[in-house]
Amino acid sequence: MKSSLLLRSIRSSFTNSTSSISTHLTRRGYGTESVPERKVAVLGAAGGIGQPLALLMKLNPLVSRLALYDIAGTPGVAADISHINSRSEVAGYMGEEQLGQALEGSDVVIIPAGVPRKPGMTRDDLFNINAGIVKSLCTAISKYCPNALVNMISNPVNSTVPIAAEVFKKAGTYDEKKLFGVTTLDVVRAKTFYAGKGKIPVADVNVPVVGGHAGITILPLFSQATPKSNLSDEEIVALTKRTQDGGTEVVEAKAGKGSATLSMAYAGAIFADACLKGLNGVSDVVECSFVQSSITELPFFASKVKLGKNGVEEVLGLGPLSDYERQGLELLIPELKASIEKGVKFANQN
Ligand SMILES: NC(=O)c1ccc[n+]([C@@H]2O[C@H](COP(=O)([O-])OP(=O)(O)OC[C@H]3O[C@@H](n4cnc5c(N)ncnc54)[C@H](O)[C@@H]3O)[C@@H](O)[C@H]2O)c1
Ligand SMILES: O=C(O)C[C@H](O)C(=O)O
Repeated sequence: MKSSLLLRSIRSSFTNSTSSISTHLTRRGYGTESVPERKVAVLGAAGGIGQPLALLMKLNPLVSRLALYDIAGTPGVAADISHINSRSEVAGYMGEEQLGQALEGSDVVIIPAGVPRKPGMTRDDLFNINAGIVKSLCTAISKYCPNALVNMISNPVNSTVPIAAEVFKKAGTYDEKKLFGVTTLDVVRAKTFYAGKGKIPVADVNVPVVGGHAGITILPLFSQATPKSNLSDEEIVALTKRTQDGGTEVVEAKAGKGSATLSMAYAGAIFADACLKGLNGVSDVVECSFVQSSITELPFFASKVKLGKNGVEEVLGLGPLSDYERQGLELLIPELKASIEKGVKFANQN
């Protein structure tokens, strides 16, 4: 779960903005010859997450082609980002008739398309609009780039991932190794809050977050956090609650202007970078993600996942849990089960 490489890459993109791309890649230790061509498509690229995520993917030297798709606004975003002197070629695609072109040849498709929450709403309140959006985008993915790794950001992730799986199954293209619900923001938050409370340098911190991506289904495993700290049980409970409510904290602070976009773009870029590294054969790439899973009774579950050349290489187990975490796990199962079933039902009824 190391995000430091991406951070270093972004920093060096700024500080070495005039250096050639080959110097840039060599500095990252990859050597130009060994970096394969990779196309990344962002669907919803003109949105609050989409724009900064597109920027971060433009700064990622593992990307050679960047396709920016949205129902509106992508020509401007693409023109703007395309002037940045980094490796990838950028193209904007707008409207359904250009979706196929945007997707064709993609290795990774990132989906931050759909409506965000306003204060007072749950992520599930977004279901009615976002389920249909995700369904139609996944139908196009199964047609134009069935082998791509799909990084689902659109909420409610606990339901949109099962919807995507059902769409792919119907199209005969489902590969459970290639579908990911992006829960990296929960990990990013858990790391930040833990480091702050424990007064530990945040760059050294790792915290697995398991379960799903909504309220109590977000279960940070602070008992497994490294480095160890001497936080009290009360402090762990408070950190858990803050991580579970992190999205709501941002929604309320934005007061009607949407939900997390900048931290989500950062988290989405970390996760896509991990997928690209896995595809490129980098070893020991591990991130938490909401994937098809058999580590609990539920068909989808977020846990540490090892990424490889075909996507998921291994879904890692939960490891030892504290009593508090075991209780949290029991509590989250019925809610997560219902959200998964809601997604499956939608995909099969509509
Ligand atoms: N997984 C997470 O951790 C996480 C974190 C933050 C936000 N989100 C979710 O991400 C989604 C996007 O959030 P945002 O703040 O960027 O919203 P936003 O409204 O700013 O942007 C969404 C974009 O999606 C586009 N869009 C709508 N329908 C589309 C379609 N059919 N095809 C392509 N693009 C389409 C819109 O035009 C818009 O540009 C929301 O559902 C939000 O809840 C998830
Ligand atoms: O909270 C939201 O609605 C957006 C996102 O899921 C988040 O965790 O920030």
